[in-house]
Amino acid sequence: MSLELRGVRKDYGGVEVLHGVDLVGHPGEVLAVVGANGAGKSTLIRILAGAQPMSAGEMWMDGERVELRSPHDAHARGIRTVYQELTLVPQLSVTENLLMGHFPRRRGGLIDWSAAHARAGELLESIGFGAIDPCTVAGRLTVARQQMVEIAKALVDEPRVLVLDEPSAVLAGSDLDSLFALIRRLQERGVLVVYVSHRLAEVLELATSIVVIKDGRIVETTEPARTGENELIRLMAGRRLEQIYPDRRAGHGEVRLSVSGLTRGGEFEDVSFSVRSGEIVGLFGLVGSGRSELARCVFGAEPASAGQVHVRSGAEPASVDQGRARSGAEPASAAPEHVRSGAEPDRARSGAGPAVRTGAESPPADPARARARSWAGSLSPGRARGRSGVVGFRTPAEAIAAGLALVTEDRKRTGLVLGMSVLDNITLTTLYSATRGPLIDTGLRRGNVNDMIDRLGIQPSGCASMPVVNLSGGNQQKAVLAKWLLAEPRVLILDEPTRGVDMAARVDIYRMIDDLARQGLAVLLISSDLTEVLGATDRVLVMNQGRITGDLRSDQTTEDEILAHSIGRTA
Ligand SMILES: Nc1ncnc2c1ncn2[C@@H]1O[C@H](COP(=O)(O)OP(=O)(O)OP(=O)(O)O)[C@@H](O)[C@H]1O
Repeated sequence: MSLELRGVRKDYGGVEVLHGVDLVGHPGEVLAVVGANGAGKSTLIRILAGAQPMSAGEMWMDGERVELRSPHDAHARGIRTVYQELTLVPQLSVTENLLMGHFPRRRGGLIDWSAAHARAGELLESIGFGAIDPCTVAGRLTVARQQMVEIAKALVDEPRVLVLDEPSAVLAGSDLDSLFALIRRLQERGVLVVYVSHRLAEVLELATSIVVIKDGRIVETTEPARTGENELIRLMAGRRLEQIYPDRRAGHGEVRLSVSGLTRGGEFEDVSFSVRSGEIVGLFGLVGSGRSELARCVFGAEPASAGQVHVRSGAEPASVDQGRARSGAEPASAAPEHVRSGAEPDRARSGAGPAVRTGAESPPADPARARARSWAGSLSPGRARGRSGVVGFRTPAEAIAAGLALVTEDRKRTGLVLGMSVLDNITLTTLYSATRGPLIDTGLRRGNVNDMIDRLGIQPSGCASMPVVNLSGGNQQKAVLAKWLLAEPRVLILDEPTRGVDMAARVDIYRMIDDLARQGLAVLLISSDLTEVLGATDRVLVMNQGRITGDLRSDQTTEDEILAHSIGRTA
């Protein structure tokens, strides 16, 4: 199926975001669309999917002019779209999600469940996703597996055009290989694949042609043989990126986060590790390794069945202990004598770098930080509650009060309240800290948010009052980060923080994480991007089947070694 867009324009409430886009794709082609956050890729996808009308322009398929008035129209023409956001019904099984509306029936109209599961199983098998059990409830699958089911759903009846929006963002290892193999098979069958991704290495590997979109305009049409990653970044960002990952330093402070023997039946077992002040520790694991579940448990969002989580209040600057090697192999038993499990009053948080303090300190030079500090001073303390054999946080509120922050991987479901403004979202965890007497200080609140918008380069720049749902995906991700940075944590857990974020913005995020660590924050960076997990950290923990199987210094290991630990294939 050949597909052509001619002069496509789109405006939202009078603001034009696509300014006359021309695009041509042919059967069997993998047409990659790359661009910075907010460039207009998703808008283009929504137009192709019939989810939004173009304001002007034309669409042609196989030489015929078509008008898509709804997703149903696009579907009828053989166009299937898999969005970044998951659309599965979490309470239903994989089979139900896949075959909704197409269930095989017995005589009398009853659904033939065994035939349905068999058909779903065959479909998954035929596209190389046979590792997914069709009977599983979709909500129990990891985000990666759910993403794979989303893709399978688009293939239930033969598509002619398959639009994939960041399909690999949550996939790694063999799942990623399965996706690539699937795309090649679809190509052979003459399907036109439109592939939107920020992962440029992938784009260069898969694409037959690449279009670069910048500020709503196509600025280049090229192919992998004629370009490279640096050139694409330059075209997308309008600047060269000298260095992607900041240089990390050797010394770190005292242990800030200490996890010991943490167990949650069926998900992870006997997990022990620690993160020091000033240290960035990566956590890498493939689908099903238990890394995100572990993060949620450390954060009090899921109960543990055994083990301990301690967040140390910390009173020394991050620069102490500079001489100590960052071996990271420190056992959790090295946890400090003085541990915090959410019981201490907030004043115990003073002196731990930028992220933790009360008004007792001398004011910081940066007025933005000064404002933020005064917020943190009135956070209510958490309460310590022990269960038999378990010490940790029972709720995220306790964890937050103790100085923990978790940027979750699924921003739409657990990171943002989509119906609320950017301002309300960013101040969700700190709302009652920005007070003057009994009243919320709206000026202080807005000032803090605008500072964060500037600091993280959230686009468009005056977006505080916009519904967060109207931000582009990458900018939504930055809004989640902003929310947690305002909470001034002493331990920051980031689960896939650069998912959906363009390369230039990633570099800004790496730099920001590095700055925070240098100021004393302890950072746990969960990522399925091997290059990132190696480049942006001091040490990498590897998880396999719910256990930590590797603890490696980032400057002394390789992607292959990490991968080997993640599949249990070490010598
Ligand atoms: N519903 C909407 N109302 C107003 N503006 C919108 C809406 N949806 C998108 N925009 C704006 O349109 C522009 C393009 O957004 P789009 O989501 O298409 O970018 P993108 O290239 O997909 O970015 P990302 O890589 O971050 O997903 C952005 O400035 C965004 O804020």
